[in-house]
Amino acid sequence: MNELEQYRKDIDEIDQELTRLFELRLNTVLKVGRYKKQRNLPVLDASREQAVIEKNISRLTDKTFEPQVTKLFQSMMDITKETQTALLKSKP
Ligand SMILES: O=C(O)C(=O)C[C@]1(C(=O)O)C=C[C@@H](O)C=C1
Repeated sequence: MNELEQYRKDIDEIDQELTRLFELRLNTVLKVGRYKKQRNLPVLDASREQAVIEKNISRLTDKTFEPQVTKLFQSMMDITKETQTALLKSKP
């Protein structure tokens, strides 16, 4: 196996784990969505989103990745808001 193939194998393994965790996160977000639906709460919680981003930036070993982590979490939360909005619009 050459260097490129080895790197791609590593990426495939990391992606497998990311997908597993993202599915877990989405299922938990759906639970939050059901909680919000029952109580007529809004999908967006901007202060919580800011806190999530800051907490995860603080967990970085290499702080130069701050812009990438900010973008990743903002993208993930945009997806989860879409998922929650679809749930809130669905019949009970
Ligand atoms: O914590 C919430 O209230 C959620 O709905 C979860 C979540 C997230 O994906 O982390 C999604 C939307 C909100 O704007 C904030 C955070």
